[in-house]
Amino acid sequence: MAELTVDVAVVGLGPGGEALAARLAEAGLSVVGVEERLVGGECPYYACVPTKIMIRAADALAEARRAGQLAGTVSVSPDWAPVAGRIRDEATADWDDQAAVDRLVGSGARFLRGTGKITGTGELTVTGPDGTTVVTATKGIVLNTGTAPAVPPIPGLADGPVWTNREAVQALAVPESLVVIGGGPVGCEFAQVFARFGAQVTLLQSNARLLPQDEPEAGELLAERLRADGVDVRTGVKITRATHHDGSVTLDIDGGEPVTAATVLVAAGRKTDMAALGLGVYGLDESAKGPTVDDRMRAAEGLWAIGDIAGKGAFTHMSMYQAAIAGDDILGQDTKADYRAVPRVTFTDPEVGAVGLTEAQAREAGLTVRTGTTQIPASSRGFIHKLGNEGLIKLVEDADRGVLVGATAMGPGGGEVLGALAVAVHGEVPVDTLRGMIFAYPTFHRAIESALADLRS
Ligand SMILES: Cc1cc2nc3c(=O)[nH]c(=O)nc-3n(C[C@H](O)[C@H](O)[C@H](O)COP(=O)(O)OP(=O)(O)OC[C@H]3O[C@@H](n4cnc5c(N)ncnc54)[C@H](O)[C@@H]3O)c2cc1C
Ligand SMILES: NC(=O)c1ccc[n+]([C@@H]2O[C@H](COP(=O)([O-])OP(=O)(O)OC[C@H]3O[C@@H](n4cnc5c(N)ncnc54)[C@H](O)[C@@H]3O)[C@@H](O)[C@H]2O)c1
Repeated sequence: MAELTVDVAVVGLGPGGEALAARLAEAGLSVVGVEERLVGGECPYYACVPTKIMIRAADALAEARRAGQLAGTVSVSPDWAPVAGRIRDEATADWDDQAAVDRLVGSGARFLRGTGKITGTGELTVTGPDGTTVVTATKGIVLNTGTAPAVPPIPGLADGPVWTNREAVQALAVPESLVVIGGGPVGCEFAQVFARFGAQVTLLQSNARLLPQDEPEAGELLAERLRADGVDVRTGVKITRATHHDGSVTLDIDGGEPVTAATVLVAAGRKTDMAALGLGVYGLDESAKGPTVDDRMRAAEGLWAIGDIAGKGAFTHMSMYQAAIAGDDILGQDTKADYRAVPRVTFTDPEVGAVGLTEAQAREAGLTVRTGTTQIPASSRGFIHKLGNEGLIKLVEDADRGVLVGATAMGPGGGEVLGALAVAVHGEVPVDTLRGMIFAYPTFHRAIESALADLRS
């Protein structure tokens, strides 16, 4: 059994952990980064990057089909090979992280491949292919262990092959038919991609609507758009049983028609295992989804947690933001996290961009709420764009302060339009100042002006 003493151990090298380990090493601390799978985490290998490559291709197909009505005759024959090739060759190097390991070691950090478990205060035991190493971290330990796909306890589901996001991004061919369990961002993005590539897709969502974390108007419009892509969207469903046959699966639905498909893709949320991480050593609740952190990402004295397990939003930009906060704290700088203007984008077509509070969250917080909404097809740019112009802008104002506390930008480039609204919420720009702006004509973001004019109680 080897022993190693460092200033800081970073356990789990998701996007934030990788950046933080390198930053601390470059600042002169002795650092070890510990990773049991791939350095960089879920985002580059199984999540954001490969899925957005799939979406780029699926959107190209949709635009080509629209060209038939807007610009002449186009013949579209979907081919998955370029997508699978890009993911394998350009994005993931066939799921090999050597370049990331080299980058980390090049920053001056040490790297240990293996599973880390806290075995004492400031002590981590790492078990990996090269044996066991006990690491003593004199300044402390940073956790960035992320989440894994959760397979819901539907009787029979686990008795046969099931895709999660990790299998879906490695697909070498499009299944003839696909049933997606879950209508959050993951389920909606995958359902649209595979439908546009020709799969017969059914999307089963237990909640009454898609994207329940977002404004109801966005979830309802997205269901409409997915149906237009040929997806059989069913909301408010309860799946009672799964039966795997040879080469297909049937899902029984309480009070509804059963669904049979060649492949089932589970996108029903994520899970963590705090007991496996040994959080009890610090007196923390091992049955929780993650440790409770303060505004410097401290979970306990000498223990920081960043990324998905910190529970402030499961996004790569959140992981990176929190890595910067924890890094400042470790390096003695006084920076506090501020979650008033957290942006998020679901990269369906139309994109659903949102920042800050939804109307319901603002009302729950006791604010005096005014909202303003406008439909993108009613704007000049929406009219010009025509096919694929569906979307909306919704603003949520704290009327007492006269500032926006939340906004949704759904539509073509909705995630980009969101940028202006994120500045408004983050900077607490007075609504009167926003109204006095000049919005370029004819842009999609000019619709913000109409939504501002619509603000009312
Ligand atoms: C399909 C999909 C699409 C997504 N798309 C987007 C998107 O477009 N934009 C966006 O912002 N976010 C997106 N996300 C979310 C994003 O992937 C995560 O928020 C992001 O990866 C940050 O996670 P993290 O920092 O918590 O760590 P993760 O990326 O989850 O990495 C954690 C790492 O810790 C390692 N680990 C775990 N336990 C141990 C241990 N005990 N010892 C050693 N190593 C350990 C794991 O192997 C893993 O590599 C998507 C997620 C999914 C599933
Ligand atoms: N573009 C992005 O930023 C992006 C993209 C994808 C994922 N993510 C993040 O990754 C995380 C995971 O996303 P997700 O979509 O897997 O999870 P999620 O928790 O957001 O959504 C899962 C959905 O599955 C449904 N569900 C749960 N059990 C079910 C069952 N038995 N039958 C039918 N439906 C069921 C729930 O109603 C829920 O709406 C999210 O926090 C998200 O923020 C971000």
